[in-house]
Amino acid sequence: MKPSESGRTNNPKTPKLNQEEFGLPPNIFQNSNAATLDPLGTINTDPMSNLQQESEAPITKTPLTLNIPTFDTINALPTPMTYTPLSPNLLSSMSPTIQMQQQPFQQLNIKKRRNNNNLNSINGINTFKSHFNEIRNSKELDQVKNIATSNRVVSELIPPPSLSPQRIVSLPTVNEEDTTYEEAEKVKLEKEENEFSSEENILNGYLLHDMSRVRQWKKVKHIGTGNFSFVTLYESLDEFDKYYHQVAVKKIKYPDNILNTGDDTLSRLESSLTRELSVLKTLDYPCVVKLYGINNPIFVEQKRPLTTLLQEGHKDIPSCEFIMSYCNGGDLLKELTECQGNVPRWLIQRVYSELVLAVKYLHENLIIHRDLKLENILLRYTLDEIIGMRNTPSYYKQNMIELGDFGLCKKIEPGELCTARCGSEDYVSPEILMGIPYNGHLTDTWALGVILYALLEDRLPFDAPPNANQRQRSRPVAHRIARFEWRWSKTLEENGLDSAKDIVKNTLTRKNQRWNIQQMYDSEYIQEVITTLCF
Ligand SMILES: Nc1ncnc2c1ncn2[C@@H]1O[C@H](COP(=O)(O)OP(=O)(O)OP(=O)(O)O)[C@@H](O)[C@H]1O
Repeated sequence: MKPSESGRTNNPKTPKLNQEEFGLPPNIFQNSNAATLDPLGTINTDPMSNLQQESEAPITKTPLTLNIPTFDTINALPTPMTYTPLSPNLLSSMSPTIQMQQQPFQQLNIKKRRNNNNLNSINGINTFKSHFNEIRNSKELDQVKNIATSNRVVSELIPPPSLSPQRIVSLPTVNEEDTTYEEAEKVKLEKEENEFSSEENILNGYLLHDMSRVRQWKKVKHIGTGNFSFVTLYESLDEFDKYYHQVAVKKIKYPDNILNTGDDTLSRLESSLTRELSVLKTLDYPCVVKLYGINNPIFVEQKRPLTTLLQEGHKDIPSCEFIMSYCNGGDLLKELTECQGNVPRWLIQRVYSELVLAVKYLHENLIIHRDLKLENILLRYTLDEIIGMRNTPSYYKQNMIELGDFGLCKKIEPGELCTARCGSEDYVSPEILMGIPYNGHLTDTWALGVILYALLEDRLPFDAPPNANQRQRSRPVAHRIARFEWRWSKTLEENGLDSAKDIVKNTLTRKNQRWNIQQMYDSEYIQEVITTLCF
């Protein structure tokens, strides 16, 4: 569930995100002598030159009046970025270099990653603790403890020699405060589960192609939590219902007191909900999650379902539950973490090729996803199961992934540029960070570059490099993104990765040089796989 773009024009509190409002004063591009490293290792003495080239129009104004809506009671909207401008006086009193540093990066308050209880406990804390247990040397212990209590996470952790293998890629960012954090997470999870158990375990729902008949599913288990939803596995009570036997039900989280907030929260919730549903309804592709049905037909039949229900005299907002295809293997981030990043190269290539197919399908249908990340790549089977299937006919005859979470997607017109600043911090492109109108196709391919880098390197490209010192580590990710500051580390010397690296090189780059999805599809790395598939 993400905020509405469509509702913006009607809604004074929703941000008017345009080039001018996000523009930087021209002088912030001057007078900086700091050197930067581009992806190929070339020294660039003007750290803002990349940013400058990202901008398409002259920049004249400091953003002072932007008013971003807040969604106080839940984590945030969308996966999310919010904008908190500095005081204009304070900003103008700063030197150009400082202004450059302040603008726009420090104005962004981006929630790092969703607060997924399962992931946090599985990947963040537990993995961390097991590594702790392996440490014998007290000096090493201190070193790790220091890092553990700092804000940034394990993906940056330089393991002491006794720790092996190296930490995996994109572990969720948590303030790792040892047991206190873990306990808090446990309590939270229990609270969420109580919320479920206090309700009926039976879901009444309707399939999109047959809204006249109510069907029933029984709750089996909780399978995921996002910022905006709880996802649960249900099984059909109709024994003949083979196709819809197992379904993933995504229940939208509503902010507390949504009816009493007195602002536009309800209408934003409503428009984002209907936008997500309206796109999902149109999707029909093997590598994309399917919307089978809904718990209440009003959500797919009405343009303003919540408002309608309230007007009809309903005191509460009824829950909204999407009935969707179920992916038994969970999300790719979880799987990667569980296997400590030891994924065979051929499997990475397969999964990634399907992801490219999914995004190609979307882009051809003028849909941009805007939240491509490891957590949203759902696996139909566990990685072990897929490995077991290799060399059997079913390996080639069916898709292994489904792309999920269309909460930030948008149906666009040809050539349309977007302005809503949204996405997940690690995957967001420089032009979104800059707040200039962006081509959603190219911001999607940027995120695809981040994903492939992460799959190959077991770390995210814009995290501090493995050998970074404390100062480098404290620099915001956004700085590194804006400077295209990434490089190969683990795979630097590895042979046979040229075609994969080609994709990363051509996607984690300036937008006017960046590959679009067709170029990615045509690349050797992708063609090698898709020519073998027959689904
Ligand atoms: N169809 C599915 N099959 C299996 N697991 C799923 C499915 N859909 C979602 N999940 C699990 O639930 C998690 C949350 O789902 P989703 O990303 O759709 O929610 P969200 O609230 O929009 O999340 P975000 O905070 O990323 O915006 C996923 O990362 C995944 O682990």
